[in-house]
Amino acid sequence: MIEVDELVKRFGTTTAVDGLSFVVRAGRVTGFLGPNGAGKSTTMRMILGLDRPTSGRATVGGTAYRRHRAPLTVAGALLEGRALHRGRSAREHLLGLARTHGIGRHRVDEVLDQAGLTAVAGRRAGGFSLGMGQRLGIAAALLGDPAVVILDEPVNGLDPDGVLWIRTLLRRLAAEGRTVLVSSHLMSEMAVTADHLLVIGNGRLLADTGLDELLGQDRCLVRSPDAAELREVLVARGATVTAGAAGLLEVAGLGAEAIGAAAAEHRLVIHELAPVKASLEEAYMALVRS
Ligand SMILES: Nc1ncnc2c1ncn2[C@@H]1O[C@H](COP(=O)(O)OP(=O)(O)OP(=O)(O)O)[C@@H](O)[C@H]1O
Repeated sequence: MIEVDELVKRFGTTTAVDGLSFVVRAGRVTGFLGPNGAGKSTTMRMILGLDRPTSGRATVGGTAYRRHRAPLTVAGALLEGRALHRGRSAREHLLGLARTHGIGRHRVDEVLDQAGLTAVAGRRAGGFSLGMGQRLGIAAALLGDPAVVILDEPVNGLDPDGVLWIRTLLRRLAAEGRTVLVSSHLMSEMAVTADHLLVIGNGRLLADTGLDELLGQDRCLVRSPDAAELREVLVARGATVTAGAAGLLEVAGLGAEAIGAAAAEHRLVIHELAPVKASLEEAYMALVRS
């Protein structure tokens, strides 16, 4: 579990993080969203003890990250701007990290395999593509088999294969009971990967919510020559109905099947019946704009 309590970070006159409080729970993927400059990276860096808060505090597993004796086994992280010895091979890079924590070679081979890097493990990491570099950073984050995993924009530079790999990996880490905090700009990706979302803007918390709650109810668009009667029938069954032009109804609170069945019962004609999935992008933009 990660706990952030009234965290503030100022850089000169810039307030990057402005009184943030939240808890990231184990067993689910928590997406960390916000526009550029919202303070996501700075918050992650403070959780990992890399930036000192101006005030407030952040703990990982109940203790400040820097106080843990073997931090790699507590939390693994991928941050922007990887620290990498460019001349070393991927395996040497991981072995170097492993040695500082008394982690064996076997584990290095395991994470290389998990990250799909076994075939290139002997190659100079400096020559890696952006995507391969991301995979190596994630392999390093997993090295200590940590209970908490923090990834800043892990999908950056990954090809579709890599994106799918990350999605599957994050879901599995959460299913294993780990705490997973992941920032991303890709709403479509967060919509399929995250269970819970933290949205920040200007260093402040805008939402701490389940994905389903943020997306709200699904809606259906219905076109009918009997729109007025159909509307009454649907409202009587608890739907919220907004009437548009040319017999178009927007219905919330009843699914397509229930709408179709209600129309059939009352012998009302339907020309079109289309469920509309709320998009995370829309919900997010509405939040950030407000
Ligand atoms: N070391 C620093 N010195 C001065 N200002 C900084 C520093 N690090 C971050 N900032 C400022 O703090 C604010 C928050 O930056 P941060 O990188 O945390 O945002 P972010 O949400 O991660 O953005 P992005 O999505 O673009 O990575 C920005 O205004 C940024 O310019």
